[in-house]
Amino acid sequence: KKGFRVSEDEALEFIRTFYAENPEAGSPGERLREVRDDIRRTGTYRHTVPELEYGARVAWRNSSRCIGRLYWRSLRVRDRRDVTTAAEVAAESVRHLRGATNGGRIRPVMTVFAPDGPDGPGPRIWNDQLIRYAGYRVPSGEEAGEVIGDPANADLTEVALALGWTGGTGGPFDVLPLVIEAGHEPPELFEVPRSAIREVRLRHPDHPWFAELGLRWHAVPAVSDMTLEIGGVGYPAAPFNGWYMGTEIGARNLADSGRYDLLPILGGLLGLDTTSEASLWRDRAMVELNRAVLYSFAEDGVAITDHHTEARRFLAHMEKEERAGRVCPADWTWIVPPMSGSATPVFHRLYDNPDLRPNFLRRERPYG
Ligand code: HEM
Ligand SMILES: N/C(=N/c1cccc(CO[C@@H]2CCNC2)c1)c1cccs1
Repeated sequence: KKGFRVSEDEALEFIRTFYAENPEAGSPGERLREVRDDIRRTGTYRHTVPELEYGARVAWRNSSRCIGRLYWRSLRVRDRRDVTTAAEVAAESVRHLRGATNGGRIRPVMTVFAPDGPDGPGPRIWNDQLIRYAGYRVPSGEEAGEVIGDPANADLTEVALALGWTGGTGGPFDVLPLVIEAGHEPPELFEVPRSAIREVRLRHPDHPWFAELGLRWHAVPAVSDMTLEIGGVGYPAAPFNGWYMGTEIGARNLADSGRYDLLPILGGLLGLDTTSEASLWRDRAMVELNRAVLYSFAEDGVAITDHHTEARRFLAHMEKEERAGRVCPADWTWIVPPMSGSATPVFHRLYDNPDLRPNFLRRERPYG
């Protein structure tokens, strides 16, 4: 059995930091000895609830690619470390979505499932987000290579079909089942109930024809394929959600040529000159698509933020961190929004990007 041992140095460094930032917790001496003894005896140690909550919030605060960190203290942490079966992970992930959606007033939430340990790995969610649209590869023929739905999820869709998923409507916005691996069992499939999936139908403030396109997107982005690393302990299933920044949907998910590739269609419908790059038809189509996203979410009362507001908030966060005597790690290539970069204040400066812990770590895909 592949066991995971925890590094004593990383564990004790985390405990010292926890007590330094939380003076109300008292002096660290006894806890340091207890953690060191636990690791020497069992190969790991168990975080207290306050240590887990603090660790999760600081992991967010250390996420150098995240523009939305101003509210890092408000993260709600659901301690589900006693959950180890695939079915329970699925059920708690659905409850996470219901609680985070909150009727459109989205709340940042994280659910922490069992860690990797000396007895073996914790459970893993194979989906990169709890809500993902299927990408159906069209079988060979004249349409060969085409995908119906989200091409980014074509591999996961194939995995789900191979595991017995019968597919949804076969349309472009079918929500994939959760693919969850627990213990040494093969992954299992779990449908996400429609009642747990809030979606926004996209329409444009000035163009009535836009609604006819039948475009939509889900309200809650919930990343589920990153390992939460706290004091040497790895939590492979710790899904976390925030709300969307409009550009994620309008400048990437629906716009990228390798995703829903909508700019040429919109350029035509907007009557733009798509024969010349110099007409900047791509840029104008992207702006209108992003206006539709922000307008539709706001009209439906679903939380969303624009990239100008979010950029300003991020700089406020950096100032607060500097006043607190901390370095705020940032990765310029992710922090600067994918459209109108230089029209936002985060473009016009450089950043330090130390790799701090606690943090969220990307791991290689178990499929593909
Ligand atoms: C509350 C509203 C939030 C907003 C608007 C926001 C915004 C964003 C955006 C736009 C990205 C870049 C995504 C991309 O380009 O694909 C990002 C990355 C990231 N965010 Fe946030 N975020 C929020 C909350 C959170 C929370 C609650 C967490 C974790 C507790 C978090 C952790 C991260 C991480 C780890 C990344 C980098 C992911 C990677 O490396 O693949 N964010 N965020
Ligand atoms: N708004 C968000 N956006 C994202 C945050 C982190 C990751 C992602 C998805 O990243 C994929 C990998 C690179 N781009 C797409 C999206 C949030 C998700 C969870 C909390 S906030």
